[in-house]
Order: sequence, then C-alpha cells, then structure tokens
Amino acid sequence: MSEEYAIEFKGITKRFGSLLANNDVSWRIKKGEVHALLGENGAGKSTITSILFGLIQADAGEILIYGKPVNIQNPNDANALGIGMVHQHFKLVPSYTVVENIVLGMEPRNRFGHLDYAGARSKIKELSTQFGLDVDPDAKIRDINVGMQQRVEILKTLYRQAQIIVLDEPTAVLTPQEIDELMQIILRLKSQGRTIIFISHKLKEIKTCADQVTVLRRGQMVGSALVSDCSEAELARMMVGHEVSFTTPKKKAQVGGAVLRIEDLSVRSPLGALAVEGLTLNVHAGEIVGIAGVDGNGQSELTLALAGVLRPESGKIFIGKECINQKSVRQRVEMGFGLTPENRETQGGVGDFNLAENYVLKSYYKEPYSNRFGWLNKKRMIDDAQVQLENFDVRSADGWRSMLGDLSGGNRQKLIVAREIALADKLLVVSQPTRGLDVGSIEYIHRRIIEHRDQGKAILLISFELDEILNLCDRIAAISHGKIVGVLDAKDATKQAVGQMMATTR
Ligand SMILES: Nc1ncnc2c1ncn2[C@@H]1O[C@H](COP(=O)(O)OP(=O)(O)OP(=O)(O)O)[C@@H](O)[C@H]1O
Repeated sequence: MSEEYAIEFKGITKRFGSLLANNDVSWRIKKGEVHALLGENGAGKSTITSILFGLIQADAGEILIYGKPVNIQNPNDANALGIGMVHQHFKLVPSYTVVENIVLGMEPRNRFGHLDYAGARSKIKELSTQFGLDVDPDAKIRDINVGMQQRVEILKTLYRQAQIIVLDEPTAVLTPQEIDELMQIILRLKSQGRTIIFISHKLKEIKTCADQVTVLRRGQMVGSALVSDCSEAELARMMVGHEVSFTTPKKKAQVGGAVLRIEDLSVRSPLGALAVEGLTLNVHAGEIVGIAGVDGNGQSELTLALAGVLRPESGKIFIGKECINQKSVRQRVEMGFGLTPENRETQGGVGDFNLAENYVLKSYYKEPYSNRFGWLNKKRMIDDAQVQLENFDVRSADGWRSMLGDLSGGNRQKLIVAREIALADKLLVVSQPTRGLDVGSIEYIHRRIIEHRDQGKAILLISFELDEILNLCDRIAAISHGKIVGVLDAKDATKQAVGQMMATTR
C-alpha cells in the first residue's frame, strides 16, 4: 500500500456471460502521471475504467485510491473520491448552455434557494483560463463543435474537483488540429498535479503525452513500461502479440471503366446549409480513390447523399450508366453498392439486434436468407455471420448471439465493415473505416479493402487520417468547402502535397 499511487487495481475480474472482460487485472497508476492504457478492440479497457467510475461492478478484486481501499458503487461515489471521466460519447444536453451542462446535478443556489449561475460562471471562467480550456460559457452545446464539447466534459470533471481524470479514447472524434490542442491540455492537467488515464489506439499520441503505458490483451494485463523506453513498433507488438506492419503492400491497380460518377453535385446539410457545392469525381473499377480533407468540408453530407439518406439539391450520381439520385437505400444495395457510415453509433446497425441479424440487415429479405415465401433461413444467416465474425476477429461475449450494442466500439465497427464489403459487388464507399480500431484490426481492414480493389471493385475512401489515405489510395482527391479542389496520383502524393491541396480554395 502506498500513497505514491493514485489508483491501485488488485485482482479485478469482470465477466459478461462466458467472456472474461477483465481477468485478474492488477494495475497501478502513480500520482501525477499520464498513464496510457493500450489494448486491442475488446481487450477490456472500457470495462476496467467503467469499474473505476462506478458504472459497473467488478465480480472480484479491490480498488485503492491514494492507498485506501474504496467501494465505488456508482459515479457519485467516484466523484466524491475525486475521480472524473470523459466518455467516448459525450453526456451533454444539447439544448443547455455550456455553464448549465457543467453544473448539471449540482446547480448553485443563493441563500434564498434561487438558482445562481453567476458564481458558477466565474468559477468556470477561472478553470478554463487555468487549464487553457477555451469555451464559450453561454453557447448551447448543439451550436459548438466536437472539440469544444469535449473541453466542456473536461471542465465538468474539474468543476467537480476531480484529481484523477479518465479519458476514454478522447481523440477518436477529433480533427488533427483538435488532437494537438488536446495533447497540450493533457500536459497542462498533468503539470497542475492531475493524474490522467488516457485510453487511445494511436501510438503517436501515447508517445506525445503519456509517461507510462500499460497493455491489456484479452482481459489480462500483459505488461507495463515507461513510454520513453518503447518505440511505436514495440508498443504495437506488446498490444497484439506479434509484429504489425504500418503500411500495406499492394500491386499496381488494374483500372477499368468508371463505376461511380459524381457530377456537379450539391447537397444541403440537414440544417439547410449548402455543404457539398458542385462536386465532381469519378471512381473506376479496380482503384481506390481517397477523399482527404479537414472535417466539416462536406464529407458527411457527401456520404449521406451517396447512401441515399440526403437527396441532392442538384447534380447527379451515377453507378455505371444509371443515375441513382432517386433510388432508395435498398435499390442502391441491390446495385452492389456497400457503404460504411461515418458514425457507427447512430447509423449502420441496430443496438438491440444480435450480430447475425445485424450482419443480414440489408439482405435478409432475399436469397439465400429468405425464400420466395418470405421464410427466413436462420441457419444460413447465422452460418454466414459466423464466418465473417471469425474473419474479422469480431470479439463478443456470446458470438453471434451478442447484441450489437454490447460490443466494444471497435468490434461494432469491424462487423459493419465486414457486412458492407460483402455487399459491395461493384462499389464500396468507406467513411472513416478504421476510426476507433486497434493497429492490428486496421492492418486487417486495409488488406481486405485492397483485396476488394484487386477483385475489380471501385472503392471510395473518405478519411480524416492522412496516413490511411496515403497508405491505401491510388488517387487522392482533396475536398475543401464542399468541392474537390485537386486530384493527385498516388505516386506524386506526399503528406505536404496533399496538405497543400487541402488548403486550396476554389
Ligand atoms: N454490457 C456488456 N454485455 C456483454 N458484453 C460486454 C458488455 N460490455 C462489454 N462487453 C464485452 O467485454 C469485452 C471488453 O469490452 P471493452 O468495451 O472493455 O473493450 P475495449 O478494450 O474498451 O474495446 P474498444 O477498444 O473496442 O473500445 C468486449 O468483448 C465486449 O463485447
């Protein structure tokens, strides 16, 4: 027992059905350090941190805070012990202001019992200056960007006087610039004496901001090391248990005719702004075309228009010779068009359907899953799903019987990518396909996308990860303000060249 440690986990075990999400985990986090937690999708990272925050209860084991055994039954107990958590998915009320969200549940009142926001407001201002967390206290959550929403979540923990802050995959939703800002914020929190647990799949980030790293694999702790002692390749090896290659080998593309043609397309966002404005682009059979760009330049609306969720304002989308503007989502699927949506939390799957049902979500109504009388062939459904669950290494407590909503974020993503690749007989559009995935899974999905290309399919990749675009694509288009502002052949594409293209406005 030592007060040198802010947190000590001793023999933590947590079971979900037959799955041991945490298997006798003992782990210590020193006071005042940034301690990264690394592990494959489904390794048990969210489970152990949820136990710390009182969201779930361990089946066995003990937690010590500053050397004292504690009993954390719920988040209020965690707050009282000075533990705060910023979740992957923010828990903010969109119609409330920043201040209202921060004080939610502990609203300040004056001596007459009336709500008194003035004091809270100045406290929040003070904290935001102290920690460099730039926010507009009076803005409504729905009107601010994701980076600022995250700062509100961090301020919420500081307002509750958290000394220990857990950040669960905080960079998965951020743009590269916001990530840089968050790295600075984390270092500032540390310099002001806070203890940070930082969960991330991005090895570069761990190298930038963490002092110590601990690795979980299949629920067990496999090691802990000083970050300065490990290279990124070593971190990856510790995590998956074998060498990981960061670039995927590929042959020269055998390019065929145009499969996807987007002509002078304009699309309005659901809020009414023109987000895609005169966008023109072709994708041919046998090639991967990447769209590189900073978030918010029309990528989401383009993806939704391709999916058939948003109707174009003007312009045309063709698959082969056929204009698909008026085609329904199902008709597009029927044409051999697979698409992985950008946001797997709200699109692409049904949380309380099992994995087999989610696997056939877009094809259950036809052969081989239904016969002409409409009878479902459940066995075939389950068999096919099981093959893909194995191929894509989708880990869950009860195999195909697990509910999609119970899967870890990365495993959910893998299932959706597996389904859409299988549907994409002609065209595959993948939006942020590896967001939230561990390096091993990224390598696997990249290989499958290249294989799909080599089978003569057309692929459009929309990604904020420049490394991913450079690694996979045969041609790279840059998007800015809803338009394609330049296209480069992969052989001429460097980070600088693509970055320069992205900064162009036309
Ligand atoms: N409520 C639940 N019911 C059933 N299984 C669950 C539940 N919560 C988590 N699991 C399973 O426990 C395992 C560990 O999940 P956890 O979310 O801790 O992983 P993770 O390391 O955070 O993964 P990722 O990097 O993908 O977010 C996964 O296989 C997941 O499917």
